Amino acid sequence: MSSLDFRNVSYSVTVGGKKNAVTKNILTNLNGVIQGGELVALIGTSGVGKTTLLNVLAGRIEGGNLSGIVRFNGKKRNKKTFKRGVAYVVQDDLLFPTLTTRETIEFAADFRLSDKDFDPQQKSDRIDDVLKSLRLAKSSDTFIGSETMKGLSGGERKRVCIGVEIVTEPHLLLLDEPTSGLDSNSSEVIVNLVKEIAVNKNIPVISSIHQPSSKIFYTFDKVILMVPESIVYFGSTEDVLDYFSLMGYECPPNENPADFLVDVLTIDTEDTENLQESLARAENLRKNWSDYVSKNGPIYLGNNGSENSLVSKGEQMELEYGELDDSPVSAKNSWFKEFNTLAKRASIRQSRDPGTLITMVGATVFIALLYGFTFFRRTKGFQAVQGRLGVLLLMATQNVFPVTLPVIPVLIQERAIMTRERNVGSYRMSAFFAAISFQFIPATLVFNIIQLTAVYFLARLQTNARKFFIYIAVYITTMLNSLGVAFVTAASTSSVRGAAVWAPLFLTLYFVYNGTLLNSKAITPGLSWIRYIDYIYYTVMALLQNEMDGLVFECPADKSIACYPDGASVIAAYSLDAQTIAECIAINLATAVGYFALAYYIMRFRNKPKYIII
Ligand SMILES: Nc1ncnc2c1ncn2[C@@H]1O[C@H](COP(=O)(O)OP(=O)(O)OP(=O)(O)O)[C@@H](O)[C@H]1O
Repeated sequence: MSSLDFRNVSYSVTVGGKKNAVTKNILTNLNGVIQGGELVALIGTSGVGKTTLLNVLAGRIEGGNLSGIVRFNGKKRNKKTFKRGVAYVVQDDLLFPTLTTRETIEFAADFRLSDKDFDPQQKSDRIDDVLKSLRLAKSSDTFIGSETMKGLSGGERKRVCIGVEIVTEPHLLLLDEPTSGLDSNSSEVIVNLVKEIAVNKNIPVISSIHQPSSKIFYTFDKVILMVPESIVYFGSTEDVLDYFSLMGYECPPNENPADFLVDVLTIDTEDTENLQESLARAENLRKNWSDYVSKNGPIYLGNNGSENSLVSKGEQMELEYGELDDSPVSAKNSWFKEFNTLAKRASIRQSRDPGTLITMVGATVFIALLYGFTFFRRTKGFQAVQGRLGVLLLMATQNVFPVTLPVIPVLIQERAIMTRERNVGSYRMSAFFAAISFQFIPATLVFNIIQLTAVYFLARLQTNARKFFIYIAVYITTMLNSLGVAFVTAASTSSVRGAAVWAPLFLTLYFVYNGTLLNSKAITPGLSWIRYIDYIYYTVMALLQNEMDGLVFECPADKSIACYPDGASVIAAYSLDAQTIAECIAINLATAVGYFALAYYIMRFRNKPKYIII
């Protein structure tokens, strides 16, 4: 039988600036023990520290000062392996809307059950078991769905979140408010299913829960009641009203016990008089519980020694530790298996999103025709400079904003799910990064090359194979940089709205310094360095040199009208001759590699939660 116990667990964080930093205690001296097969409710008003306690037990607390001991099966948890053996269902449902129930659980199994340990039949049997045990077999082919896409109900979606976590048959299951937002019927279904998991798999299960009905409340074997920072009761749900009645808090006959208990635990911050009273009550509850624990151990044993208790009253509690240790539930898959599974999942999702595909085809055709026919008329005079410059600059824009902006929200969503999956050791970051690069680069390349080719011939740029391929090559470097900017932005922020503001601002800055709007010799001193990191500047320089080379223009007889006699004088006038075409391509390739490397670094190291395990 597996067990989880925690002793003297305290957690605090430092808040405020450097000058007025104060320590905020979130958990103080918590004790408890949960045996396999037990379902424990974690109840308390908002902000008392329920999620923080679950994070501590899951080994997912980040930063701050954590002390005490948490043991799994009597042993200190192993930072590397524990995460693969624990299932933690967090509050947010982080699932892909366009996958079906079965696919979602299948991919979780593919990531987390090694091919070495499970053959395809065993894996498929395991998935069937999970679907059956969570009563999801009937909706196994239904899409997960979202606010904008019809799919599973809220309760079913939550059950899929549980399924994704338990497909590995974990040694411990933690759930943070799995019933929030659900009606009482769906909540009941979830709690009953979770109880079945606890009993059938014989694992400890702890779930925070918000105002459960009486029926749901008594489905739990034990309950942990919390006021800010502290546990004030941990024991059988059957005994909890007795414990409170001994302290003088009597539950009225027909009142829901959970509502009554939450009322007793609530600190009323709205009313000054009630605030003092509720603070004093919380203090009294803390003191009573602390006295109890120091005399009898961390679990209330009931008035006469409850049947649910571990040992008879009076004896110091000793745990019987089982044979399980916290070794991972399955070995890791190979890098290629991880990459293949991620790429397969991405391609299924892309194929289910015809709207995006149609938009991309429509935009490609529209831009190709618009720019192609707008710049179709080719004069021999020097006005031809303006037209060529215009079309090249507009196509540069096409390889910047429309490449970067649509990718950012998709990547931000991918990253959120990646964090959940990497928390349980589903795959390596390098496999994820390779898969998302593979997901975006080829598709963007295909559409842009079609568009560039159409515009090249419709706008009648120089008919020369070498020049055409240079034109395509330069724009490919532009597109790679733009995707790199999207990757860095998505790696650095989880706010889609923030990214929608910052990314265009950043790209506009690059655009301003492209060399045609402002001559590089006329840039405000101190700002000229910007163009050295500006891939649009090198794009425009390479493209203009490529297109202007060998052109001769007819200048008007009227000498008062400024005129460029040939392409070379255009390049000289714009001061776009600092680098050769080859150098521009090389610089752009180097900056693109730099952006991708930076995005990888941020995702791999900066975003990696630094969990503290005690
Ligand atoms: N890293 C942190 N820095 C500052 N304050 C924090 C941090 N983590 C948690 N807190 C604070 O600690 C308290 C407990 O937070 P926690 O999320 O654990 O509460 P909760 O009981 O789960 O609340 P809810 O039911 O609303 O989810 C809150 O006041 C929260 O703002």
